[in-house]
Amino acid sequence: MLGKVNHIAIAVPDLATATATYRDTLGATVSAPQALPEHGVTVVFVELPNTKVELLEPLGAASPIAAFLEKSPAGGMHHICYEVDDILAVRDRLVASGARVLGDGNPKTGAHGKPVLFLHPKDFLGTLVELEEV
Ligand SMILES: CC[C@@H](C(=O)O)C(=O)SCCNC(=O)CCNC(=O)[C@H](O)C(C)(C)COP(=O)(O)OP(=O)(O)OC[C@H]1O[C@@H](n2cnc3c(N)ncnc32)[C@H](O)[C@@H]1OP(=O)(O)O
Ligand SMILES: [Co+2]
Repeated sequence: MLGKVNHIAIAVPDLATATATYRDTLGATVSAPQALPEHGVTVVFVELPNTKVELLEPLGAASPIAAFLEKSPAGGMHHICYEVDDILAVRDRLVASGARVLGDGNPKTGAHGKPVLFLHPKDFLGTLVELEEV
């Protein structure tokens, strides 16, 4: 069902500081910030040879990462994103197995302009899972 790891996401309290850490301290290539109000986050992507790291900063009062950062104010690993071929087929199979799809259950357009869905961390070993159709 799962394809490649598309990205690993880290929630951060300050995107400029996090970008400087990856760009200046670790020498990585980091994309320009992208505000995504429909997701309640601003993101940058760290480009790596085999995958990407997504750095997430809260955007707006109802950001889904606000509670996470209250518990971990310095930031922390937030989710892992797997690529899938057919997101609706995967969703239906997971729901039939008892997994909880977050939100209204319908894919949203993610940071790469592709359909994405999130799965409840309590159903996947304490890890929030994002699926992205590629
Ligand atoms: C940029 C767009 C897109 C992309 O294309 O890449 C993105 O990545 S957007 C990223 C941000 N969006 C989301 O995270 C959407 C999905 N998230 C949610 O719906 C919610 O955040 C949540 C996962 C359902 C949690 O919300 P909520 O229930 O309101 O928070 P609680 O704090 O009450 O958490 C309940 C429970 O779950 C644990 N938890 C919460 N977040 C995580 C996490 N990221 N990883 C692991 N566990 C998590 C939390 O600790 C609570 O546990 P208990 O304390 O044991 O009850
Ligand atoms: Co993501």
